[in-house]
Amino acid sequence: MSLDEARTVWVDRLGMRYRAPVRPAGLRAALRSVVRREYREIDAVTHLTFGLDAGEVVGFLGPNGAGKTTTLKILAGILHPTSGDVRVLGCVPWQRRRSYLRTIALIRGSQPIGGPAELTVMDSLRYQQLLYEVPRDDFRTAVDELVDLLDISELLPRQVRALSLGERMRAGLAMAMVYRPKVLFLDEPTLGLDVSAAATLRRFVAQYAARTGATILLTSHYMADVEALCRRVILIDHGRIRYDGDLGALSMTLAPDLVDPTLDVVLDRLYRDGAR
Ligand SMILES: Nc1ncnc2c1ncn2[C@@H]1O[C@H](COP(=O)(O)OP(=O)(O)OP(=O)(O)O)[C@@H](O)[C@H]1O
Repeated sequence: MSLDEARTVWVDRLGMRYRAPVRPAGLRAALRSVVRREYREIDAVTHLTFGLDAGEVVGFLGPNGAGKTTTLKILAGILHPTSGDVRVLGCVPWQRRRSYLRTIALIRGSQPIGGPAELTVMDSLRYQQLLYEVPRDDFRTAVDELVDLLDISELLPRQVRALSLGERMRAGLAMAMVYRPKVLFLDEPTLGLDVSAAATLRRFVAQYAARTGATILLTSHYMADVEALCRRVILIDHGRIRYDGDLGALSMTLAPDLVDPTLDVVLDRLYRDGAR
């Protein structure tokens, strides 16, 4: 396959090799490594090729260390890959053009909110308005809508530092959505949320996708997220694609011998097989 710029997201033979310093055990070896540092190379992503069309909500699955976060960071322009090519909305993400960064958002469940923790949620939203140059009327409309959908009116006057994890996630979503990104990269968005907060978040993402026609790539280890939001899934392991297709056909394709298995059971088996 070659680069298809007509697609909203296009990833072509993407590769990412990290170079990590080796820290030897023992004092003598540690001192020696100060003078002569050794590195080990880690192929986090190898030859990854896939595309997303406008309005698709796709699950990006794989065991721990499969390369999901690395891929999302590359798509969001945070990391520069070591090989391959990517276009998102026709842009090369790691060029980090303002026009590009204004149309996408990366939301990580492990770090739901960036920016100064001393600000209140409302001030953080205004900060986003300035940063992303959101016109005043659009900002008001977006805030009204987000307050309603995410039930955050009580959070607006509170400092970010004093929010619980679930509250941070809702406020973080509002901050990311206030400029109406067209492409969302959601990395474990329900990580650590209770059952009801996770359900609120799923409802919100589904509504946002339906209202705006946004394209969404979502990683999650919670199958409820994937089953509620995604018709298509891309499964990767050791940085390579193992499956790309309909969620409903995944178990038939990858575990045809299991009778009516849940997605958890299929993935558990695949991940364990992959580890062997
Ligand atoms: N900054 C880094 N330096 C060196 N190696 C890294 C770095 N970041 C990630 N890795 C390695 O790259 C591989 C892929 O990591 P990545 O975080 O992309 O996986 P993941 O699929 O998101 O995993 P998880 O489900 O655990 O979040 C792993 O082996 C990881 O240890």
